[in-house]
Amino acid sequence: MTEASPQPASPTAVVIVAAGSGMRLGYGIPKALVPLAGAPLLLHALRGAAGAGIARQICVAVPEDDTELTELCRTFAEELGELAPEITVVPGGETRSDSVRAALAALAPGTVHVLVHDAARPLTPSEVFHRVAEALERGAGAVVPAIPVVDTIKSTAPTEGEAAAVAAEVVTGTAVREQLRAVQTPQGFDVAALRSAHELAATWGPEQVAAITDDAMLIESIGTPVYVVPGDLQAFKVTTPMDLHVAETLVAAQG
Ligand SMILES: Nc1ccn([C@@H]2O[C@H](COP(=O)(O)OP(=O)(O)OP(=O)(O)O)[C@@H](O)[C@H]2O)c(=O)n1
Ligand SMILES: C[C@](O)(CO)[C@H](O)COP(=O)(O)O
Repeated sequence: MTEASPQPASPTAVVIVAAGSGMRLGYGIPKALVPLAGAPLLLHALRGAAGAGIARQICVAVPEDDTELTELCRTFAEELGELAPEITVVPGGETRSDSVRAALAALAPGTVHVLVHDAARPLTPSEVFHRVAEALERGAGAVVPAIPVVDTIKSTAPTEGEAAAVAAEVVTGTAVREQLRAVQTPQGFDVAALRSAHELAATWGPEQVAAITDDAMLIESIGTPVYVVPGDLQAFKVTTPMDLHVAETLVAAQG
């Protein structure tokens, strides 16, 4: 594949998880509906995923009681027309992992590769989709886009006893920054491997489940190597109001 977006040889789907509530953004509506430059975040993510030209199907997980995001997907599918990827909508779950699992169950039979993407990363360039899809085509069972970490990362623990009067937390260690990466989406997988990993996670206890923050973690737990390709600063996740402000500024600057 080149950067000019041809379809991969293996049947490939994109899952967009858009069922989160956006508590940290604080808009009081599902985050995927929050406008960026006049269009909901999900519409930006759909345009990015479809524009990359790699997917035969795009499966979107929306909040269970949603009608607006479902309608948005339906209108988008109509605009794309018949030759474009099939757009499927499923009700998401309580956690991001639950939403991914619901979408995996709705992939067309014969799908070999899946790229799992956050609706909350609306400005992800096509090139990132291409790099992930290409690594899958080259034989990776799992691949994540990532960028180097710029801050020093430390682990901490709550303070106890007299130390608690000084501050709430104390440093317990410093990670080697050169080895650290900030991992983005879309994350790419062999569909069968990701399904197995999710099935295993369904047997885990609540503490382990609560610690799952991405799909690659599940794949790591079954011992499959997770490969890394370059991410992009513009693939950042809109989590807080400041992120949305940055996204608005970037879109405005791009005209
Ligand atoms: N039950 C959930 C939770 C999250 N997501 C999706 O996973 C992505 C990353 O999650 P995050 O940025 O944390 O979104 P929210 O869960 O909406 O945010 P918050 O944690 O602030 O409520 C988002 O596209 C979100 O819609 C999802 O599909 N289903
Ligand atoms: C999947 C993810 O975007 C990779 O960086 C991230 O872990 C999602 O975390 P969130 O807390 O659900 O936003």
